[in-house]
Amino acid sequence: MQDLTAEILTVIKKRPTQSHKGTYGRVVTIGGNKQYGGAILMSTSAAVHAGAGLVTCVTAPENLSALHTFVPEAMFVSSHDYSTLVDVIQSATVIVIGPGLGTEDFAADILQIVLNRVTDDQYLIIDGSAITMLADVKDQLHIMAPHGQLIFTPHEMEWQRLSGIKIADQTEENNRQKQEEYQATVVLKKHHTKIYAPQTPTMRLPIGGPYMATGGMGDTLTGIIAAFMAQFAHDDPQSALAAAVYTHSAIADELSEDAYVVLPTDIIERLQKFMKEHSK
Ligand SMILES: NC(=O)C1=CN([C@@H]2O[C@H](COP(=O)(O)OP(=O)(O)OC[C@H]3O[C@@H](n4cnc5c(N)ncnc54)[C@H](O)[C@@H]3O)[C@@H](O)[C@H]2O)[C@@H](O)CC1
Ligand SMILES: Nc1ncnc2c1ncn2[C@@H]1O[C@H](COP(=O)(O)OP(=O)(O)O)[C@@H](O)[C@H]1O
Ligand SMILES: [Mg+2]
Repeated sequence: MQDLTAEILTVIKKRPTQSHKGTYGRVVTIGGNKQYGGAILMSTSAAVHAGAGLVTCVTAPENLSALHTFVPEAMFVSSHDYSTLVDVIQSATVIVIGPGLGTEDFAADILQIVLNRVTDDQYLIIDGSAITMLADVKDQLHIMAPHGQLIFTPHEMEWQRLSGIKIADQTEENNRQKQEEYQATVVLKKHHTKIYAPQTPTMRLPIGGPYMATGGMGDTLTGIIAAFMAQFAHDDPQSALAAAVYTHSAIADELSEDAYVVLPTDIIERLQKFMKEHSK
């Protein structure tokens, strides 16, 4: 087991002058039913603020006005418009699916469309409701794994649902066994989050704290991971992922110096400054 340190932030690179939005990746965020619109708005906004070149949000039409108000940089596709969904998936560098998606029938359809279309050169970040839905079909996960590079971001309860390992039994050895079975990367979120990536020693996040325990905090992390994978994954995807996870909690730690709780939207607001300070 390896503890992550601030050294990982060297992943964040100064931008070359000769570049444009296409250079920094296309992120597609999929989620947000009528009940959980905020989740996908935070994911989308985090991806924009962490530097993804182009971000498209696939969400319930009820969330359109809020999306354009909260993050006008993002484009919108209705979660009922399967034909446009297929188009945006095809051109994506990174896809996030799950924040606030819910588990209704239409959500399961969308998840199936994405799993069928994702390709080996794309990263697919699977979070929240998408993990909960996959728990019902976990026996098929090894079939899905070759398509796209899967990054699961469960909290302990979601990991229990998906892996079948009870929270009390979520030891490094048990978790590693399941991660290998899924041929995916697993970011197991909790106090001292752990990252289980293929052919890499387990990484442990030694920072972050209870001031982060607010709904939307994990939704925000998905957007940061997406933007980091879109921009920095070329040479070393594991380090890009670890840097995203580290950045999320490092900003929370800084803000907690004079705040009782740190809100997901506070972290989003701070991303640009933090990344500028740490860019090499
Ligand atoms: N503003 C919004 O729209 C929000 C939407 N959300 C969405 O709501 C859906 C359901 O997700 P939830 O996570 O709320 O519900 P879940 O039912 O999946 O998990 C929550 C339960 O897990 C337990 N738990 C045990 N260990 C935990 C750990 N280490 N971290 C977090 N919880 C732990 C909690 O106490 C709670 O009872 C997801 O799609 C999610 O993205 C949530 O993110 C909350 C905010
Ligand atoms: N006590 C804590 N210490 C460190 N990190 C925490 C703590 N509580 C929550 N977090 C972090 O907040 C995030 C919560 O994710 P998640 O439960 O998926 O939130 P949501 O689904 O509401 O967005 C994770 O990154 C987790 O590691
Ligand atoms: Mg979550």
